[in-house]
Amino acid sequence: MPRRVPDLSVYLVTDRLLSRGRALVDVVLSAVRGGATVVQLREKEGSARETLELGRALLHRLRPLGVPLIVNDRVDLALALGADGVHVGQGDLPPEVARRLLGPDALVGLSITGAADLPTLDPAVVDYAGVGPIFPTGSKADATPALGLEELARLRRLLPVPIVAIGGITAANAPAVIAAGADGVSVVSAICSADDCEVAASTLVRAVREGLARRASPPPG
Ligand SMILES: Cc1ncc(COP(=O)(O)OP(=O)(O)O)c(N)n1
Ligand SMILES: Cc1ncsc1CCOP(=O)(O)O
Ligand SMILES: [Mg+2]
Repeated sequence: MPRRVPDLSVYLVTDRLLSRGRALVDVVLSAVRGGATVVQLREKEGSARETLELGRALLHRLRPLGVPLIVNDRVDLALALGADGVHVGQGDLPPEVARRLLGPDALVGLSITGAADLPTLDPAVVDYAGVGPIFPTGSKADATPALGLEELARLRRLLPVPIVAIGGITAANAPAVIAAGADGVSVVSAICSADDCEVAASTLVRAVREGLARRASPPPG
């Protein structure tokens, strides 16, 4: 039976350094109260043990709420935690390896940074794609060049799995991102760095709805 891909509409990627000194669990729970549908634990700085503890604390709070926890990069930590899945990029462990290690029920996401990455995505292995960066971003030092909305729409047509768009996404541009065909918006700073993470997430939820409405009835001309 195929895996059920969760609601990807507001997909939070965490970054403690961009969270203005707030505890990660508080940021995440506020975002979920506001309507974030998926959380990815992305820790580039701490030790494996520290990330494991953070993951445990998040999973303890998220699982009863039915919100999936995805671990960035670290298949070993995803496995150790019993997390819902892993997100790997083009330089990380290949998705086939992640799938073999995590088993058939885990969610496996893969980054797509442009058309050249398309052959790396086997829909029998990968559940969703993170496409981006769409716009310039200050949240990832080694980000590849921004793709823009036209390229997002083109990649959407070529990709055989659901996609979240990532990189420079805000409530202001999210409707256009969804109208271009993304199934969801994935954000770091728009939620982690917001004054109020709950309000930020609920504003994104409304922006996604607006994008879906635009897709259903595009403006004339
Ligand atoms: C949903 C989502 N999409 C893309 C990425 C980027 O992954 P990657 O290219 O491996 O870069 P890092 O996040 O590991 O720096 C992502 N994390 N999430
Ligand atoms: C992790 C990642 N992958 C591509 S862009 C990016 C960072 C997105 O951060 P922001 O939403 O703040 O632009
Ligand atoms: Mg990665």
